[in-house]
Amino acid sequence: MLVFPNAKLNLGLYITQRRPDGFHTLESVFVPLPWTDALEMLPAAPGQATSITLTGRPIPGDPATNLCLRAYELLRADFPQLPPVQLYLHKIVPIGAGLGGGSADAAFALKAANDLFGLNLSAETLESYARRLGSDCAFFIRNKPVLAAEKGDVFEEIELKLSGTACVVVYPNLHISTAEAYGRIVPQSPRFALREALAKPMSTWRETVSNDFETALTPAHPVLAEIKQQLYAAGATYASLSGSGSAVYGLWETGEPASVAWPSAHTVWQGRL
Ligand SMILES: C[C@](O)(CO)[C@H](O)COP(=O)(O)OP(=O)(O)OC[C@H]1O[C@@H](n2ccc(N)nc2=O)[C@H](O)[C@@H]1O
Ligand SMILES: Nc1ncnc2c1ncn2[C@@H]1O[C@H](COP(=O)(O)OP(=O)(O)OP(=O)(O)O)[C@@H](O)[C@H]1O
Repeated sequence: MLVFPNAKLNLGLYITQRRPDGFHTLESVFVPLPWTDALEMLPAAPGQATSITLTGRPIPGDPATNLCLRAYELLRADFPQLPPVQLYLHKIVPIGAGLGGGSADAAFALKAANDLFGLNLSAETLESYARRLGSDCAFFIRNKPVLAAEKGDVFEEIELKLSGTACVVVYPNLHISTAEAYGRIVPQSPRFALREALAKPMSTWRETVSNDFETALTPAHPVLAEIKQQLYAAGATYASLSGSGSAVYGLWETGEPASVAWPSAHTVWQGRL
């Protein structure tokens, strides 16, 4: 079975509290971004154990700890009938980018196992497995725009008219660890109610929709502000850091992005939501 785990963007991100478990309570809107990895899951050859083959963008760390393997083993602990599998992950989405790429791989591994081996688990059950793998993972089970609360894993539906919106995402080849980014945050109440702010025209978002990580990370990483400024210069209606960075995106309510000569070290994705 071949699946294409996609990235996500955060529209607004407010970190509102530090929790007793060390995690943070947040408020953010997550939207799927059609920038994808490719993940194949096949039953392993007879006598072979579960394994993963990695190609594409290098993933830091031991392949044995890859989130796809961890997702499969988590299910297998509860469903011993699941056979060993061979996984192939071709990594394209940048890592440490705030795009949720690793979380998407894990969620899509859960969905692939469910479909390939006919487990018939509901989206709700798959979400509860996903939550155990990472805060961002649960979003990728249903993979639709949501208003996220708590650790970023409890959702309310939200209507957004973003389909077809032109989008540019720029990753400045800077790995920002999620844990380190949270370490720089002083939680505070949202300045604007996100649902209401996003219901207004995109041209107003620049004044009302912000990401707390952007303020916290920009002093140490001025490149983030430079990219945002270049996206606005290229005509973006709205631009922001995604998640805990370092990817910065621009959205065009109408028209097309003007071309920008980005440094060759940057990875740039351009398409439509
Ligand atoms: C920044 C976001 O991408 C916004 O969508 C997410 O909150 C990050 O979620 P994630 O990458 O799935 O993060 P996890 O793998 O669950 O946690 C990594 C680390 O980030 C911090 N963390 C994460 C989520 C959260 N709500 N509060 C936190 O403080 C914790 O230090 C945790 O050890
Ligand atoms: N399939 C995977 N893809 C990416 N990273 C993975 C994967 N499996 C395990 N990891 C580990 O997760 C770390 C990346 O986590 P990190 O939270 O920084 O970035 P991310 O998953 O790209 O998403 P985000 O930046 O949105 O949090 C990598 O350094 C790597 O060690």
